Amino acid sequence: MSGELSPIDTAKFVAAKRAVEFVEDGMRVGLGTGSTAAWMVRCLGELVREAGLTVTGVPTSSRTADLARQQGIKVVSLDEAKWLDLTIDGTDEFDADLCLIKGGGGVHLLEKIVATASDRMVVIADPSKSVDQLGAFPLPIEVIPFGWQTSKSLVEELLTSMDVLGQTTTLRMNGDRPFISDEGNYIIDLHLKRIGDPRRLSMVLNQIPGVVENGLFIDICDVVVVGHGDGRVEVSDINEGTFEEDRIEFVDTDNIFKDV
Ligand SMILES: O=C[C@H](O)[C@H](O)[C@H](O)COP(=O)(O)O
Repeated sequence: MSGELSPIDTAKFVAAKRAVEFVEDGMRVGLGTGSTAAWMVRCLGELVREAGLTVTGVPTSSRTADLARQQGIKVVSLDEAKWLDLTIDGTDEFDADLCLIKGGGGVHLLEKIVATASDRMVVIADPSKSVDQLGAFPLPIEVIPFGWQTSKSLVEELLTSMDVLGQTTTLRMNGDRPFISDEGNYIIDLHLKRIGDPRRLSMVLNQIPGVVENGLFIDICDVVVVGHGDGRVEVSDINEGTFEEDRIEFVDTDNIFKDV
């Protein structure tokens, strides 16, 4: 293993390295956002440059689009690609049913659109993302700026009848201004501590008109790849009911930091 990476970065790197093995020549691939997904974009870029893999990437954020282009990956919009073979993305939490909380970086709306338009979603994670029950990580909801305080109040009222442990809500800030998503919306974080029924919560949150999308991914993720700091990788496929253990023996980070 490389001596240069911290255990957490090694975990993210080996998960990403294993996940790009799902990518086949000619595939249209959804590219997630976040620190773990960034490793995946670099690993994919290495395959494109060094192994001649042909892929078309659909990025889920401007950040990922910039990184993908820098890595030599062809980038198109979702409407140009129309449908994707595979999406690989990180997560903030996942449970045993492969339900997720995403949106820690404020990008869950585009990530959910892209993952839903894919035959398969592979999530890459370090072990800290695995939870028995979702909710310790704040659940983001993207809201339209118009009337956002009213939408926030409606969400708070709704939470009183939900199976959750906490009910605090906060507007996500960027310094002294509201954080603005790539789509020009605000993010409200729901500090729920424990979500008893993620499926129901996801459905009812999206019924509030000012809520564009929430960060719960239910029945969207097919495979989770968990990397460890010692190079071990675990691959769980919820549809096949399979669990495999693997190991990435050698981490060569020189190639993946090359720009084209
Ligand atoms: O909005 C951000 C995305 O949902 C990320 O995939 C998620 O927050 C995980 O990010 P990271 O890999 O940096 O922990």
